[in-house]
Amino acid sequence: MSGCSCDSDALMPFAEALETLLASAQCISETETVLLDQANNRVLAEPVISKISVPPAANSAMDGYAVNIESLTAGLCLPISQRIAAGEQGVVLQPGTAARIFTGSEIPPGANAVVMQERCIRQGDNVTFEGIPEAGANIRPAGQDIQPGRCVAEKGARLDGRHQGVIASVGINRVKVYRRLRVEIITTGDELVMPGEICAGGQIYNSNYFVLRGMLEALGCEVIFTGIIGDTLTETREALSLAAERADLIISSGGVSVGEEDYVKAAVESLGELDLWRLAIKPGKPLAYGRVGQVPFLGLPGNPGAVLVTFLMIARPYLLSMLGSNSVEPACFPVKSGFTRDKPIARDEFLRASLEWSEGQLYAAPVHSQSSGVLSSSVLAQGFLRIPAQQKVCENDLLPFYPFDGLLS
Ligand SMILES: Nc1nc2c(c(=O)[nH]1)N[C@H]1C(S)=C(S)[C@@H](COP(=O)(O)OP(=O)(O)OC[C@H]3O[C@@H](n4cnc5c(N)ncnc54)[C@H](O)[C@@H]3O)O[C@H]1N2
Ligand code: MOO
Repeated sequence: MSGCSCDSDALMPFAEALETLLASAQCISETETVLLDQANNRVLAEPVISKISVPPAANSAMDGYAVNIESLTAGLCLPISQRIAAGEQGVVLQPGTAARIFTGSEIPPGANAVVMQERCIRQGDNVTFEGIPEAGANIRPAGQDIQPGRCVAEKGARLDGRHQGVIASVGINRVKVYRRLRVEIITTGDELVMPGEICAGGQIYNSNYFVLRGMLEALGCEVIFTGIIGDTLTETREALSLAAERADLIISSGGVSVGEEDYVKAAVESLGELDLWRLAIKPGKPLAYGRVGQVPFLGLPGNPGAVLVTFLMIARPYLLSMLGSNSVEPACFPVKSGFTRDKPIARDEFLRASLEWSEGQLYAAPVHSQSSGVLSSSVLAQGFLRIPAQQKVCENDLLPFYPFDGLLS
């Protein structure tokens, strides 16, 4: 394998590995047109451009009275010449009169301000104004939100309710999106059984499948899973070959380390190529990346804590890239450390951490148990706190915090 770090003892730094993977990720080319209300979580394959103004006409921001300030003096009483409910269009405002108007009603031609009803005294068909408003008061002009020609959603936007609402506001009900990705999950290990079955001596429940399935579905992927794969080269090769016939990406867990029961690397090498193995991250060191035939493959380590980190920090950006998203890298913000760490390590470490306010400052601290075999502590954490390789940590040091809120959707 040319250029593969697989045979050297050196661990590839996290940033370099992510860059390498993203550079080789190929966006799917097939697109489809879907109804806007079915487009949540889909990635736009072309920009959405508005043909109209939003709002289409000037309208009132208040319930009150539309006037022309030229015909108004303080304390003046004007007759009410028309009533314009939302959905109706008024007529030209006669000089020296006021129009009864409601929030969202179109401003009648000739009016140039709206006075909210709390600032007026209504007597029968007349209304008295306490003061004179400024020109334009309480009027939302046509095109205040969107003007014709404006791009309201970029190519590559992963749509959520905000985008769907904005696209709806310009009258569009169908969008062109990239097709969904089919991802096959392969969980390897003779010790694994599915929940609901009896866990005999030497066995454990398969939790990685559920971690991966939940996270893939949150990204809008179609998931394929055919069951647990035993620790043999033959079984692993068969599972990978089948996956390569029907999936856009294969993600496995377990069997990528150095033990003689770890067959995933060898199976991938026999069916394709391994481009990368072993990263300078903790947990998740033995991550493998390559291809089975032409289908990209990501081999995550078996430890559930390592699955969490490698999926969210590496597989997720890779998938977003394949999905055509224009925002792939995990978002983070700096947070003060609420702890010390005297001994630096040679790998970027991703701690499952919780946030706490103290004396007006936001601090992050590791939740109890950072063992990569422990999964339950992850639900007590609010995100990953990253300690860069070779770095000691002092209290109040600023460190990047990756909130789960942003990573799990
Ligand atoms: N001699 C060495 N041993 C190990 C090294 C090393 O460098 N030298 N690396 C360690 C690290 S770090 C990790 S991470 C693990 C990864 O090993 P594998 O990817 O081969 O994973 P397995 O051995 O198959 O499993 C590890 C662990 O995780 C449990 N597991 C596996 N699959 C699941 C699942 N679907 N659901 C729940 N739990 C699962 C498995 O039972 C093991 O306990 O290797 C270290 N060893
Ligand atoms: O890289 Mo491993 O996940 O630390 O146990």
